Formats: sequence, C-alpha cells, structure tokens
Amino acid sequence: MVIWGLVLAAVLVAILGYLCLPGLFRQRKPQEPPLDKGSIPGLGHAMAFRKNMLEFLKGMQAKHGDVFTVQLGTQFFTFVMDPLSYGPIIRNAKKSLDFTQYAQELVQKVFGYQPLENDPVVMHSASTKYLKGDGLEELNKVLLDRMFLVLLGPRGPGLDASCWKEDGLFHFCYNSLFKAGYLSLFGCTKDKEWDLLQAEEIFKKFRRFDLLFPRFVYSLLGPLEWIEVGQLQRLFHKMLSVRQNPEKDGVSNWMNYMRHCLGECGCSQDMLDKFNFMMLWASQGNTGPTAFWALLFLLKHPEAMQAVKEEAAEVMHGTKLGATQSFTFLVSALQRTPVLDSAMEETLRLVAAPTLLRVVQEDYTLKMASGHEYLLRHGDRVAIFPYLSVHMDPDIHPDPSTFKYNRFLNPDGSRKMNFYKAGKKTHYYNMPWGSGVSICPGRFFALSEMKLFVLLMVTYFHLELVDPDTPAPPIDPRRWGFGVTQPSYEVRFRYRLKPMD
Ligand code: HEM
Repeated sequence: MVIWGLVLAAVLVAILGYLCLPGLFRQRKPQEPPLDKGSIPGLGHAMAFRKNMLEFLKGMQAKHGDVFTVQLGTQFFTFVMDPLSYGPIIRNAKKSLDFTQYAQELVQKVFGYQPLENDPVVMHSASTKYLKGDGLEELNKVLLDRMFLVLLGPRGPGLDASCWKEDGLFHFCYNSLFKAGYLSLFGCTKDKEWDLLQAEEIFKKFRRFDLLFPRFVYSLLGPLEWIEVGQLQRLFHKMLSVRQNPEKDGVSNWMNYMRHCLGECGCSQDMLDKFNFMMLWASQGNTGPTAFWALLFLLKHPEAMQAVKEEAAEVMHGTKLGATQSFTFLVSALQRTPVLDSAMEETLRLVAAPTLLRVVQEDYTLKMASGHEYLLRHGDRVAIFPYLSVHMDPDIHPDPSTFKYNRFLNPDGSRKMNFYKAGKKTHYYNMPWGSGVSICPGRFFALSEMKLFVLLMVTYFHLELVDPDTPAPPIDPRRWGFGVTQPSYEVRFRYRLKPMD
C-alpha cells in the first residue's frame, strides 16, 4: 500500500516537474526582452491573461515597456507593443517567424481539421480569384439577393412589415449577417423557406459554439461542456457536408474551388467536412458582431447617422425597394461610399481585437525602430495585440475611445491613410484584419456584407434604440484576442420597414 502511495507521489512529482520545467530554470539572457514568469510554476501568468488579456497587457506594458516575454502556461510569448517596429515581424522574409505552425495547431484542436501543406496556397488563390475583383462582384450580387431574403422573407415584405418590431440589436445583426453570409457562401436549395429555417438552426448551434469558444481554446471547459463541444463539432460536420446536402445549389465558387483543390491533394471527405466547418467559423464569426457595433455607434451618434444616410441617398438615387434595377445598382454603389467606409474602419478600430502570432523558428534578432535589438528564442511565440498597441494609442488616434465616423476621411473626402506615431508616419494604424502573410483573405467580402447591411438598414428601415439614453455596453473581457469583440450585454432596439410609395 505504502509502496503504491510512494509510486503515485513520484509519478505526480514527475508530471508536475515536467509541466513546470520549461519555466522553472529559464533565466533572461543578455539582449533578451524582460522576462516575466509570474508566480505560479507551470502556469506563469495564464490565469490573469485568460481572465482579461487587455488589462493584463496594460499592466505588463507599464511594468516592462514595449517589449516583454511572459510565460503563459508552458509557453513563452514575446509581446511587441511598438507599431513602428512591426515591419520586420510581419514582413519577415527569412521566415524565421512562422505563422502556419501556430495556426495549424489551433485548427487541429478547434475544428479537428488536419491541415495539408499547401492549404495556405489554396486559400490564397481561391480568395484572390473569388473574394476580390470580378469574382467578388459576382458574389456580391448573390449576397444582395440573400440579404433581401433574410431581411424581407421569401415572399417579400408582408403586410405587417411596416409595424414596429423589437429585438436585441446584437442578436438581430449577428443573425441576419450570419444567414445572409452562410447562404451566399454555402449555397441554397430551391426551397427558400427551408433554407431560412436551416440557416436559423445552424445559427443557433453556431452561437452556442461561439459562446464556448474562448474557454475551449484555453482548455477551460467543464466536463459537460467538453461533451457539448464534441457534439456541436459533429453536428456541424454533418450539416455542412456536401454528401449530406446533395440538393444544395449555388455554392460559392470560393468554397467549391477550395474543396476541389483539397480533394485533388488527397483530402478525405471526412476531412473536407471539417474544413467546411473551419471556413464557416472564419467567415461568420466576425461580420455580425461588427455590424452590431457599427449600427449601435450610428444610433448613438446622430451626426454620423445623418452623414451615412445622406451618402446612402446619394449613391442609391432613391432606389425603391423591390425594383429589379436596385439589385445591380446597389452592388456598384458599394464602391462609392467614402463616409461609410470611414465609419466602418472606425468601428473596426474600436472593436476588432485579434492577436497576431508567429512562432520563432530559429534564434532571431528583432531590430526595433528605436535601434534597440532583442534576441528572441527558438520555439517562443511573438505576439502582436494591435487593439492596445495601435488602435488605442492616443498618439496615433487622439481621443482613442471615442467613435469619430470621419476619423479615416481627409478634408477633401478621400480616404485618410496618413497617421503618425512619435512624429513618424506609421504603416500600421488599423489592423482589424491582421497583416502580412496571414492577413484575412475575406476582408473585401466582409466589408461588402457589413456595408450592404448598414446601407439597407438605414435606407429602408426606421431604427431606434428602445432606450435612447442607454450607453454602449462594455466589451466582454473574455473575448479580447479572439477577433471582433462582443458586448457584455444585449441592447434592445426596434425597427420597421419604411412605407413604400
Ligand atoms: C469583420 C469581419 C472579419 C474580420 C475582422 C476578420 C479578421 C481576420 C483575422 C484577424 C484573421 C487572422 C489573421 C492572422 O492570424 O494574422 C482572419 C483570418 C481569416 N479570415 Fe477573416 N475576418 C473577417 C471576415 C472574414 C470573412 C467574411 C471571410 C470569408 C469569406 C474570412 C476568411 C478568413 C480566413 C479563411 C482566414 C484564415 C486565413 C489563413 O489561415 O491564412 N474572414 N480574419
């Protein structure tokens, strides 16, 4: 009995030792950034980081300055907070800082997808062909059709469409954008009512997965939640499977092209189902929440709403809802909206908070704009959190917490792209899409979706907050670092279709 007790204790000590080892003996070497291992062996600062990444990083920046290495679990992350020094990290030509390794580990864990070597090439060429230029124009037409379907139903506006309806603004925006985006990219059947019902069903499951997502990534789910996540994953694989939905038509060229290429490279059908789920997540997790913040900011800032409405009226020339020509006209109108473009850029500045990560492939010297050089260790991660280091920097964006719809407009009405830090022009002044090799390939389509939605909502609907004095809710701190943030609580609003004449 005693012997077994001793064996068990020895095994526990060995496991603990193994877990704590990476941090236990690590010391800062000359030329390395300040090292902060926290006080819990084996965990480092993981708890504080996961609880509120923004506050944690603010504290670390105040303590250590613009570059520091922190222990999070068993790994070491070097955060770089000076955007003037981002060029070498993001453009790293020598590939000593690699994006794919971390991304592959993550997608394997979250989607069960086993990436192939040329996935990035396939994704890149599919997106260049079909989410940009002529390909995007085609997709935008489909999107417009689906957006009308989602907002007005399969038979067009009913008699009650001009009565006030009340909803949560976050739910309304997320739900509408999700369904329109999903039906545009993953196809429809001939039965529009069924399509809407199925899209609604997938949205409900998607939201559940979305709520569990941050704690899932951090491995903090309870046992029942683990089971639930597994069930949701299997359900998505089935619902999105091409084999299970032979009657689906009009799947986007973007999805078809990627599936075809991966199939040719030997990707099995089961793996393709997982790939579908990964693409659903990438394409639908951020647009709805951004559209929510955009509409909320417009509703809270009447001068911004006025400017956007005036521009909408100008580019749409009073196009009436349901007139056939409005379909083609609207798509081209998306190219002529500098005011809305600025309002969207400003929204993304305020609410997009991704973490950009690279894995150090070999010991690497990081040259800062200040002339300082730091040695980064092989195997560590380099992290950029632009929300804090760029979006909220008062030097780059004076009064950074305030929504200014025209912040990205020059006095002559053109797009403003000159921003400065410490008197030097900075290329990195807004980074909602990431940057460099890993920049979001869907950004142009995402903007089409969100702009189209806002244009339709402010043009064809009356909108108001149930309580006009309600302040914008704070950001849910659990979502820092996971892309576009979500509000801590819902905001009620009402809407109705403007009478048609
Ligand atoms: C507001 C909307 C969106 C935002 C803010 C956003 C932002 C991002 C960010 C920050 C990344 C990761 C960049 C990095 O790790 O460095 C990313 C990746 C990605 N996004 Fe988006 N995205 C949006 C919408 C979309 C849409 C609509 C699509 C597709 C139609 C899409 C497709 C993808 C894909 C496939 C990746 C992975 C790329 C890769 O692994 O190389 N995104 N996005």
